[in-house]
Order: sequence, then C-alpha cells, then structure tokens
Amino acid sequence: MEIRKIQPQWVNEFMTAEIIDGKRIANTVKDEVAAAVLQRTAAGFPPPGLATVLVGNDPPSHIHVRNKTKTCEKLGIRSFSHLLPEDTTQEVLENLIGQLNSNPDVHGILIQLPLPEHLEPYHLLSLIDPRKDVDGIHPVNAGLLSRKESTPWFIPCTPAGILYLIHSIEPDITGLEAVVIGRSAIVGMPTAQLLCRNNATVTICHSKTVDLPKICRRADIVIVAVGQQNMVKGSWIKPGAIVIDVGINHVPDNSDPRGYHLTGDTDFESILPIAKAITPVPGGVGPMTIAMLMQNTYNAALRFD
Ligand SMILES: Nc1nc(=O)c2c([nH]1)NC[C@@H]1CN(c3ccc(C(=O)N[C@@H](CCC(=O)O)C(=O)O)cc3)C=[N+]21
Repeated sequence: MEIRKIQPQWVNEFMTAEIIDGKRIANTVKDEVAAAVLQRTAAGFPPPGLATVLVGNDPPSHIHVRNKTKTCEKLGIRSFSHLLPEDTTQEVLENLIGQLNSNPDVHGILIQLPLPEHLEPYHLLSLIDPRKDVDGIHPVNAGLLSRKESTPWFIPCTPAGILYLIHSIEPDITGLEAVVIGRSAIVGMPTAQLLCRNNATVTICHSKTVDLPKICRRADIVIVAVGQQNMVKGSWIKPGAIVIDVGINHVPDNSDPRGYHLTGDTDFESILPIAKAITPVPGGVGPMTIAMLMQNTYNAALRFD
C-alpha cells in the first residue's frame, strides 16, 4: 500500500509560490512620484535634487549609480552625479559632503557603498545633513528608527521596499514571526527594526548563528540579505511562508552580454513549491530600492520648501 505523505492540504506538487513582481510594483511607485514631482514643479517649486557620490572603478557600482540617475531623469528629479577616482582622500570627500549639505538644489545625498578600503564610511555618513540622508543611515535616522516612539526623517530604501513588497502579500504582519538573515547597517538591522515596529516578532540571524535552518523553519516571513548564492533552501522554509531575497550576486556568465548574470541568496527552485510568495532576483527587491530612493528624495524636497 502506498504511504501517503501528511502535509497541509494546500501544499502539494502542483503548488507554486506567487513570484512577487517587484519591477511592476516599483513602476507604480515611480509613477506616483513622477506625478507628484510634476504637480510640484507646475506649482512653481524647484524640482527635487539627488546627489550621488561614487568613489572608484567597481563596474557594478557604476551600473547601479547610472540606474539611479537615469530613473531620476525619467521622474523629473534633478541628479548630480559625482564620480571620483579610487584614490580620493577622506578630506576631499568631507569637503564634498559639506558642499552638498549647503547646496539648496540638492535635497538628497547618497554615498554609494562600499567605499574603497582606505576611507572610513561611518564617519563620512555621519557628516551628511540628516535632513538630506535619503539612505536613512545617518546615526540620527538610525536612532529614530530604533525606537518606536520616534519617526525617522528617512527609512533606508531597501528595508522600506521590503516592507512594501511584504504588504502586497500580507497587509497586516502583526504577530507573525519574521527571521532576518544578515545584520548590516543598511539592510539587515533596519529591516528587523521596521518589521518590529510593524508588530512582527523578529529574530536577527548572522554568520555566528547556531542552527540557522532550524530558526528559519519557524518563520512566517524570511528575509535573506547576506550575499551568498543559493544559501536558503526549500527545506528551511515553513509551508506558506513569504520569502524576500535581497541578495545581489554576480555570477560570471559568457552567454550574457555583460559577462555575468545576477542571482539571489535563495535556492529559488526548491522554495517555489513550499512558500506562499517569493521575490525573484533580478526583478524583486532591487527595483523597489530605487523606487523608494525616489520617494525619499521627493519627500526630502518637501521639507526644504
Ligand atoms: N548608499 C548605498 N545605498 C544603496 O541603496 C546601495 C548602495 N549604497 N550600494 C549598493 C547597494 C545595491 N543596491 C541596488 C539597488 C538596485 C538594484 C537593482 O535595481 N537591481 C536590478 C537589476 C540591475 C541589473 O540588472 O544590474 C534587479 O534586481 O532587478 C540592485 C542593487 C543599492 N545599494
């Protein structure tokens, strides 16, 4: 006699997770920002302005920054791109940040990370005027995010995008168990805080966590942001969970005109039959990050009126 596997009724081989279309959702957000910018400039206010600072020659970073400036142009946001050589000194950057802080055409400042080894990012980021900190990583904004009584001027773009995507599947995450893998200042930690502020029960995991698969299995929402290809497997996922893949891994690929393709931190195929929803890479969290940056830049401009 055949032994039947016992599973929740709705988990079977025909089941497949919804693939969250981050690109489409990002486009709706960008359309909203474009409409708001148009209304603003039609009323005689100056367009929002975003300054991006990129140090060095890392090709993917150049692609990212170009994506950001192109998106600005499409939405009617002015962009000021500062491309600096690899050997730029801390002092030159400090002066540039000072100039951008006092430039009335610049409402948002983004310093592309990571910076070359010889520069000290924490100190530089703390010099940005917190009212122009569209990345939400100035210590003041990080502090305001960390306590539920206060509202930060800016929420970091990737965490804000992640919450937006989760809300598209589950509008109320109160009481749900969320596991965040990764504790970076720009993704892991602020994502955990944002989910906690939205009443999820949050566990933060990292490279020293013992028995990660076990902790992961109890999560209704899994967020993985570590930069390790194929790390999270289907066997780690609770049936019906929401999986958000923040990984941006460049895999060498001769068949791609760019010489690489992108892949996330999850073993996507093995998760599909188990999860309720999962974000793809590309086309998931990445486009949302840019959409949220545009939203933050628009909101920054409002505060200087
Ligand atoms: N201060 C700072 N703020 C950041 O927000 C920041 C940063 N530094 N350093 C690097 C990371 C990475 N990041 C991405 C944003 C969008 C995509 C994105 O749109 N990706 C597309 C694909 C792009 C492609 O094909 O190359 C996608 O996933 O569909 C990727 C990566 C922002 N970062």
